[in-house]
Amino acid sequence: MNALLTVDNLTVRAGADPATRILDGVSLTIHEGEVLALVGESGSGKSMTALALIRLLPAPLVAEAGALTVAGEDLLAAGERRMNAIRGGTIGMLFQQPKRMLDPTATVGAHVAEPLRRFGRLSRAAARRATVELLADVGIPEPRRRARAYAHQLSGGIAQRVMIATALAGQPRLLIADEPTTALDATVEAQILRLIAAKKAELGMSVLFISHDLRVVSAIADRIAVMYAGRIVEQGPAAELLAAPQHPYTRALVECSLLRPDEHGELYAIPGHAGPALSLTAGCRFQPRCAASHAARLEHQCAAAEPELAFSGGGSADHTTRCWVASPQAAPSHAAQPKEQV
Ligand SMILES: Nc1ncnc2c1ncn2[C@@H]1O[C@H](COP(=O)(O)OP(=O)(O)OP(=O)(O)O)[C@@H](O)[C@H]1O
Repeated sequence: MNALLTVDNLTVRAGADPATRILDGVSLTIHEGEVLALVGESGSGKSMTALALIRLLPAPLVAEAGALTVAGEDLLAAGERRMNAIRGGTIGMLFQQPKRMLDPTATVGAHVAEPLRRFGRLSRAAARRATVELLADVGIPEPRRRARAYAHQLSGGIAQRVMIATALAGQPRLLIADEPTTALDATVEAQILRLIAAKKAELGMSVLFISHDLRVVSAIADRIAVMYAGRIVEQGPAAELLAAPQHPYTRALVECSLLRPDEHGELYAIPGHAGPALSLTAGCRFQPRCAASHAARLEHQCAAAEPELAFSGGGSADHTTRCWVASPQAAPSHAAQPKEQV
């Protein structure tokens, strides 16, 4: 499979201070026709990863990367005019709270027709016909009537279908979906997930699917990358990573999300807080919350330095983990030395 998206060593800082890293050395690949889910707790840096890809980080955040390519195009070299064409064209975008993303003064039809005319170079009449077809295609009943509606007249589920139609109108090679079902109830969530999966299969596009919820992710992802405090700590094939999580953080996430409540009916929560991504140590950011590090008596090593992502016995060769406890064989003799002072 060919890589559709390549992100190499993406770092995001808040201003010029090198210590203020919100993302630190994030590398991701999404192959053609693949859904990669980026998961992690709130504040771990998932949305900032997406915004860095489309070069829409809010000030004062600045990004640096070794490489950032989509469909063979170098986004680091693209000017602002070209990025404007890529956003909504090569890269389609879905966000949570779709009703807020729609312009309250424009009809549904105007939203969908705009990329059809811009990217498909359709006439006004042809765009109108194609809009109704697209609205029907994403499962919107009475598409001709809905095309004349405004955002406040739509349910959350219909609004997200409109956003999907708008994204598909630009014929994207990559769809970035940032928590697209978080604001929806469970039945509508399942419908929207099925729609995204069906469109991915039909059009062969790739998807970066961002979520904090492993149950949602397990329904749609081919591969999963787990993010903790601005770092990817584990990635691999979805079914394998969920069945045999290697990093203690991923194991805790799986227990929280996928396992049943305990005998008291309480949902398990990971003890402690992630803490701000800005206060970085040279060691593993999860170490202060990590019972496995404590049990293995590796606290000093884990606090002093962090290993590279490496195979840790999870099965496939592309299932990798950044953890001394999960991959003790990866620990070099100088592991107790900080690799970097920040
Ligand atoms: N303008 C900013 N200046 C400094 N830090 C920021 C700024 N915007 C966001 N951050 C920090 O960046 C980190 C990553 O935020 P991000 O929104 O990417 O997290 P997330 O994983 O998407 O969480 P959520 O699921 O809640 O959206 C957070 O710790 C946040 O506080």
